[in-house]
Amino acid sequence: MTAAAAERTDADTSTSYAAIVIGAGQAGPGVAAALAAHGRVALVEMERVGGTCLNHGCKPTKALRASAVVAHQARRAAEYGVHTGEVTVDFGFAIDRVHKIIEEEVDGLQDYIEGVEGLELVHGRATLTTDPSGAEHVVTVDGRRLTSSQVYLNVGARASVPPMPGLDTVDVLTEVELLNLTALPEHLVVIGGGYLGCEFGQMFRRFGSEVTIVAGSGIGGHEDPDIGEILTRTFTDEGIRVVEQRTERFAPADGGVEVTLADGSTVTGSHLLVAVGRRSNSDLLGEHGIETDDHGFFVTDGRFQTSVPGVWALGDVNGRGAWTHTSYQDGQIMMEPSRSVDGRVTTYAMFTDPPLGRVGMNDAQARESGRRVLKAEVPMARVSRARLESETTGVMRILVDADSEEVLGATILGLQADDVIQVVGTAIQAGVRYPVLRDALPIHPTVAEYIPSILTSLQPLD
Ligand SMILES: Cc1cc2nc3c(=O)[nH]c(=O)nc-3n(C[C@H](O)[C@H](O)[C@H](O)COP(=O)(O)OP(=O)(O)OC[C@H]3O[C@@H](n4cnc5c(N)ncnc54)[C@H](O)[C@@H]3O)c2cc1C
Ligand SMILES: NC(=O)c1ccc[n+]([C@@H]2O[C@H](COP(=O)([O-])OP(=O)(O)OC[C@H]3O[C@@H](n4cnc5c(N)ncnc54)[C@H](O)[C@@H]3O)[C@@H](O)[C@H]2O)c1
Repeated sequence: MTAAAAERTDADTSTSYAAIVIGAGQAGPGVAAALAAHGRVALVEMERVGGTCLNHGCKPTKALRASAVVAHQARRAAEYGVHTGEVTVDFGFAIDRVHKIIEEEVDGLQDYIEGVEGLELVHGRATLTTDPSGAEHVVTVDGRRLTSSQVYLNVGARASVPPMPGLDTVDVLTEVELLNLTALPEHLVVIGGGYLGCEFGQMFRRFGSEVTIVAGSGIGGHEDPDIGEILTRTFTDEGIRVVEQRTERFAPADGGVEVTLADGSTVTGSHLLVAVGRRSNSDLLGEHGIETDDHGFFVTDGRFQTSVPGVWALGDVNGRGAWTHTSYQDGQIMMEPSRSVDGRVTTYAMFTDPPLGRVGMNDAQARESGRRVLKAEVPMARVSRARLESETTGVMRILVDADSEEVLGATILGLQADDVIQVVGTAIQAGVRYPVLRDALPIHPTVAEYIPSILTSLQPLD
């Protein structure tokens, strides 16, 4: 085909839309559906709808975690006077269960999107050429040319596999490949002691794999040091080997991999999971001409406006959150002109067992804030509900401002912490002062009843 003919074909297939949304992740579908009420909208997705969360993130991992928790509880059954016999895990069955749940959810989302009037789902990888004036941005998908004055980017992030010596000589798993295994790894070596490393490491150990976690900055390195220590002890008690070292190099070994660590020692395993953070997908859009930070995340204002008029960035790719709930909420804020993301109080959980729930400041951040901070805490071993359920690992901790009475943050590691933390998160978001929380009537016996209860014993943060 001559260049002129190719140009004519492009022009023939050019379609103008009221808005184009790139990425059917956590914000994209809702935003696209809302916009479709006002004009024709294209939603471009290069993989399956539902993005990371649905296809290889939160949902499959939490479905798989359910099997790991049951296996663990079954092994502990005798502690509760329940006798089960030998506990074995059928990993193939567990992973099939996960895939079945996910297939249903993907189909449900796809049906929903296809049922929205005025919304066209376009399959393929989009590249974007922005118009600095904002008049006509061009999105190209498989040779098709889509144009609009409004483009919403919900393109997310992917596993970062930084160049490390020898890594290209071995088989590397990210969460995508790990969730597609059909047989249990004999020895899973996990690089990274963050959310992914901890959640997967504990699960696979409970399924029966030997597991080594190589945690460069320790387990849960971003949290208060005692949280990392409790989790490390929990993992070690379950038979996981935790090595607080950075990796030096990788090499093939016995059909698996040998990892040499900074101190010269080696770890050899059958499978290697690299879980050392995520990188922005902004590069997949080509030469888009939009300002990004040093890590490729789009720079936005509180209404998600990028440096180019008529282009907005939502979800992980704007660097304002790295969770499904932050991305989903970005979409909600986008569709309500009076709202802004500035001042959002980020709440999150790490779904280890026991889980970690976090909101606002931790001890180190509170010290750095220069405020006069009061702290209250209780070990889970003193929380009656935890004692009744023999789930006494962990701690509950709340920080408040002694002068303004603001609630500054909370760290809860323990039974149901992923839910209980939201009591504090909601209070902070609502601007509730701590005496109001302290005087609330709690339900007994629950874990959350200790939120009012510990607030009666605040002490200066040392
Ligand atoms: C293993 C794992 C477990 C996790 N667990 C949790 C959890 O328990 N709770 C939690 O809140 N978060 C969790 N997360 C994080 C969560 O999955 C992400 O924060 C969330 O999915 C981000 O949503 P998003 O909408 O920004 O992007 P995504 O969900 O990643 O969606 C982006 C979409 O854009 C598409 N796309 C990208 N580029 C293009 C292009 N050029 N053209 C067309 N389409 C494109 C992608 O295919 C994708 O579908 C987890 C992540 C992982 C990896
Ligand atoms: N429960 C959840 O919400 C959940 C669960 C899983 C993932 N996620 C999302 O996925 C993102 C990525 O998670 P992650 O665990 O990959 O990243 P992370 O940033 O949480 O942890 C990566 C860890 O790897 C360590 N590391 C880096 N290079 C290393 C090396 N060469 N040797 C040894 N250790 C090394 C770092 O010190 C760090 O502790 C998170 O930011 C989160 O948004 C969320």
